[in-house]
Amino acid sequence: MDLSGVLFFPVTPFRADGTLAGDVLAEHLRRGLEHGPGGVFAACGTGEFSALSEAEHAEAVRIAVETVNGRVPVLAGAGGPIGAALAQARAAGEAGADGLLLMPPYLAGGPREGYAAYVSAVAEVLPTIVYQRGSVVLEPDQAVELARVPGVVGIKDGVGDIDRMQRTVLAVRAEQPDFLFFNGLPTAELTMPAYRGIGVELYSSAVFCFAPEIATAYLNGDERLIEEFYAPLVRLRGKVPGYAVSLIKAGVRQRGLDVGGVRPPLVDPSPEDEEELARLIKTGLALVER
Ligand SMILES: O=C([O-])C(=O)C[C@H](O)[C@@H](O)C(=O)[O-]
Repeated sequence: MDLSGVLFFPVTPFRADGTLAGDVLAEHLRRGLEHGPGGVFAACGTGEFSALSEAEHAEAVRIAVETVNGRVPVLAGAGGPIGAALAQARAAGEAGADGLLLMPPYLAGGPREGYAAYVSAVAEVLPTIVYQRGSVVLEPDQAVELARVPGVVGIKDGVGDIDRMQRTVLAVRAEQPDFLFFNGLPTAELTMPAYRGIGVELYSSAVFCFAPEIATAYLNGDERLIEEFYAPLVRLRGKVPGYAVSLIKAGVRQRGLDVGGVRPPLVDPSPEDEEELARLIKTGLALVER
């Protein structure tokens, strides 16, 4: 799969009555596409994957595929209970998506063989990137085994253990030099210097949702943004569980697109934290305009 540049993980807009706002999602995607992302990951973590019904998930992916219209790969979130993961994978395939980002199977733990069976069932449907986070933390030799599963094309790391990741990257790429690895930590830009050092060049950018100018300037080498924009943003996103998503939606609203608030159990940011976010966006934009 050909992925490069900034990877766009759109939010999923909701109307005031709580229903999915498909037209607003299409507009959010169109605005992002103007800034040339290398791929679109619809209905993933930032897109409130865990709050969508199967029908809403399918609708969000269908809108993403239609709006992107073949310009870059479109991947869809899948995961949770195996039945739901397979239904999401099939719906994404029918919509014309190019692949999946596979979230962990929630609640139920299982041995390594069980997780491998879970991954292979989904990867039979569409090319799959395994998301290492939460209950899924791979040992390097386990990653090698998963990388051999037909249809598994990449691993996205949301754990941030550089020692383990270095060993994982070395072990997998010894067999498969083109296997994809992604820095999938929240606000991945902050840790990209470390990930580049271990051979991981691809990353997800939540900031691209609300400030594509800033995300693109960072991609093009503006290191000033790390200290003055990304580090304070990481602090703010870490303040309340769920801010990783709700602050991103707030940022999109602040830039002029009414994508609504988040669904429970997430909460929208407090007015003070929204103000802090607005100040940060202003600082980041001023830096990239200089
Ligand atoms: O599933 C997701 O939305 C992600 O993993 C991508 C996010 O952009 C993540 O990197 C973040 O929250 O900064």
